[in-house]
Amino acid sequence: EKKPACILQHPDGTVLKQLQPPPRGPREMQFYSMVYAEDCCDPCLLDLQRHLPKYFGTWSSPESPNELYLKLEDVTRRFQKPCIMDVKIGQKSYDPYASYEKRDQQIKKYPLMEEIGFLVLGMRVYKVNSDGYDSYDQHYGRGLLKDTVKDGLSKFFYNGTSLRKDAITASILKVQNILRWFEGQIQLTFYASSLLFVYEGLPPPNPEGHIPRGLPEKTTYAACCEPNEDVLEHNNNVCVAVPLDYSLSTMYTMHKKGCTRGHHGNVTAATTDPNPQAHNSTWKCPGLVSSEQPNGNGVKAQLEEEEVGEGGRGEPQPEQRASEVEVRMIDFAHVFPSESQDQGYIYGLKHLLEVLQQILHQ
Ligand SMILES: Nc1ncnc2c1ncn2[C@@H]1O[C@H](COP(=O)(O)OP(=O)(O)OP(=O)(O)O)[C@@H](O)[C@H]1O
Ligand SMILES: O=P(O)(O)O[C@@H]1[C@H](O)[C@H](O)[C@@H](OP(=O)(O)O)[C@H](OP(=O)(O)O)[C@H]1O
Repeated sequence: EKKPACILQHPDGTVLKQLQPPPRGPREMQFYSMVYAEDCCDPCLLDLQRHLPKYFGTWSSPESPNELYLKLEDVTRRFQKPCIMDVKIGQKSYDPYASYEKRDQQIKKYPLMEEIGFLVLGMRVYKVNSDGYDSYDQHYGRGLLKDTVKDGLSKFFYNGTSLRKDAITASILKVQNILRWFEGQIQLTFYASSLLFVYEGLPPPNPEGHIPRGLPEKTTYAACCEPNEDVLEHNNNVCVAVPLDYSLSTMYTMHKKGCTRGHHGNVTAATTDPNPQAHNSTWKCPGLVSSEQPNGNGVKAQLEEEEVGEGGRGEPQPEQRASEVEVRMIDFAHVFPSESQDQGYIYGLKHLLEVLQQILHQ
């Protein structure tokens, strides 16, 4: 049985995702290596990069050099009060190589996957009045039916006072871009992969520039996590990572199933196979097999500041609003080469877009 992956937060603005046991972990690593290969010149894959977290190669700690992690951009990093939703996309959450038992397990988990095309795995919603979060786990998502999925999903955009139509509009724009990518490619198929939605829960400052009373101006977390090239380039083996606060699906299982933090915040994790082997599926992109070193220096990339539309105080311009939301594809343990459009994923995206439009116009 699959053990939960540990997602750890590194102070340099990245997260570390522990490689899952084969074939899942190596397959996900292969996927990221292919999309971010330095010599990759496939426009389709280059275009895909903007819908994924940035990838900084693999990482391992000096104490456990065989335990590999994927070093990824922390998509929640630039937000002060991140509202986060993880939605599994597609009509099938098992891949074509799944055993009968596995298919059965997945279908039983959410029989409506085929009809609805997506499943809410978790949500974390900031409430302005209480300055706290409401959390919804995967059982909440599995309880959503055809006629309740709209209301179920709309809770992600309700801050206790108002419906965040700005965040819905921005999310729609981003999902449309992802849909366009899928409609233009026939080389990859995604099963059990997710979209991670993030928007800023903190209300914008009023025109005078005052943050509403009772709310912090900036968390210390954000202040200590400015991009640090030094850490990225030279100091990869100093792991002061901590479990990701915002991980929707892994936190409780981590405690349950034995991912532990050692002293000085160093991380030891119990679930990685020491000898990950690549799944024998063949990929089309040349230069796929990565030349990464397990110390995280294999892929050099810069943490760039995204535009956050904060050029001035007050309301951002409409075109800036889309940049205030993140919608990224994550979780690639079941990505396979293909020769046709990914109809299951496209179906899910289109239905998700329909539901978002309905929430916006209700
Ligand atoms: N790049 C990222 N930035 C921020 N948060 C992330 C990132 N990747 C993953 N997470 C958080 O970690 C959670 C789990 O990630 P992911 O789905 O990749 O791991 P997993 O163990 O395969 O999960 P699952 O048990 O759902 O299959 C996500 O729901 C999200 O909250
Ligand atoms: O969330 P739960 O209830 O723990 O259920 C797990 C969840 O559906 C995972 O997505 C799945 O892994 P994949 O997405 O990789 O298939 C895993 O399959 P597994 O039991 O085969 O590990 C399930 O156990």
